[in-house]
Amino acid sequence: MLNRVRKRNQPPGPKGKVIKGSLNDFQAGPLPFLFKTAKEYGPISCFRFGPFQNVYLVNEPDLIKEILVTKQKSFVKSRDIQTLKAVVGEGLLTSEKDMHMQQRRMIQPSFKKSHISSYAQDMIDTTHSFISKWKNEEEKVITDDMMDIALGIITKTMFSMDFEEGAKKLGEPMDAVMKIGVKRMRSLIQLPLWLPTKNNRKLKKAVSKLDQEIYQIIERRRQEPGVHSDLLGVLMEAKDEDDGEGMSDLQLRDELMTIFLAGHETTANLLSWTLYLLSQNPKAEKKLYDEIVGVTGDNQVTPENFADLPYTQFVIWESMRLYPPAYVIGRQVDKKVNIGGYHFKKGEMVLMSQYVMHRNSDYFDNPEEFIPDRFADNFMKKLPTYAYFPFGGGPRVCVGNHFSLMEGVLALAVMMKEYSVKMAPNHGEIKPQPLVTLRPKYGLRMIIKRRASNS
Ligand code: HEM
Repeated sequence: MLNRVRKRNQPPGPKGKVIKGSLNDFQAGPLPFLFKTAKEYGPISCFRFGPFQNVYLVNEPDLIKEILVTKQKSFVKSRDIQTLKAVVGEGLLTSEKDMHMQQRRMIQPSFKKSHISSYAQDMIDTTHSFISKWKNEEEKVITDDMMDIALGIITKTMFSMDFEEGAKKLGEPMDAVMKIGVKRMRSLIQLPLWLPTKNNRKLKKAVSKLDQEIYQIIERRRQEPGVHSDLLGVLMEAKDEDDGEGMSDLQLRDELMTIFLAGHETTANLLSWTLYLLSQNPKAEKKLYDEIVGVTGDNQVTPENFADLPYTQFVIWESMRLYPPAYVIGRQVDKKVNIGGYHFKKGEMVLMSQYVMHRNSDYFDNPEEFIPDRFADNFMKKLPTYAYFPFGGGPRVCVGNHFSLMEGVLALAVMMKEYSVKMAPNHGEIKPQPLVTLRPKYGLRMIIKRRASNS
């Protein structure tokens, strides 16, 4: 059977073990495995997870474009993402086909550049209120602080809730859900959710806690008259273009949970990696600081400053190149399709890794180095489109891309205007840990130092 699967004209790739294929190698270190496979076998390779699951690793911009854009109808989201349905139901991240398109039409307007600029002041204020608690020369687990800032921003912009309330009510159960979710995604056999295993019970408890909170928020809002400009307000007003229907409570719950889940850990990791990279690159850090001070002078950062901070944007882009919070995108073949001269069959899996592609020296000079200025002079326009794709692409491109870019730039500007950062002494090796998103393993301990002009 295994031989028959392999004899079809298939791309080259690691053979792995008889039963498990390459699953153990992947689980032992997804990033080195993907990196090595792409390097050894080129733009398209194939391996197995378990005895029957064929997986293709696609590592060529034009082929990625075919999968995400031109031939996207032949694919659905991967099994990993489908696991998330237990938490986020049929939200934007997990729904498929017509349902996805209908939801996307309703939600997209809330994330247009023109609309999200109304959240900019909340992003700035939330970051300020966090760093106002920082003390000069203090050692901080900066990854925790960035998670708190991102959580604070999402709860404020979504529900107009302040951080203490949001973190307690939503942050804790969401954290539990993420941890159990990753365990499920990584196991070869996923026991059905109705089985009363320890993890299933924990997952159910956390999801029902989240449900309770989110339904309460929706219910409270339905009783409050007036217009609300937060995301919940916008989603409650959204109407489908075709039938004029608004969202049911269940749809609202699924979308709020989705945006909450997709929108805080990604940006928190982006900010953490950026501070780490700046701590290692003093020249870039100085250039960033000079730009921020040049633009804001003695004043606080304002929403209008966003457009005047190009270098700060390059820093964010470069950080997402080296440490893309979404480090791999998965798809499952839904209808047989030809990609790069190979026939992909229904049920087979496809992986496209931003982490691997963004470090490809065909597209990026000195790919391991942090060089924000590489993004100057419209560098991105000169790249093949899918050589750099931190937010994915096609109809499923990240709906929060402008939101998180604005959040990243403004939060970074607020922090770096007042503080510089360096790694704490005796900090161990910094390693990326690929869970649902790419985070620094063991967190980051940093010393924050108040800038002389602010002391
Ligand atoms: C640095 C921050 C972020 C990164 C790197 C990121 C990355 C991504 C990527 C790669 C996808 C596509 C996944 C796929 O095609 O399978 C995606 C989808 C999505 N993201 Fe983000 N994201 C970020 C921030 C956000 C934020 C702040 C929000 C919401 C406030 C958000 C909401 C979503 C949603 C709802 C989807 C599903 C879109 C759809 O399928 O139509 N993301 N994100």
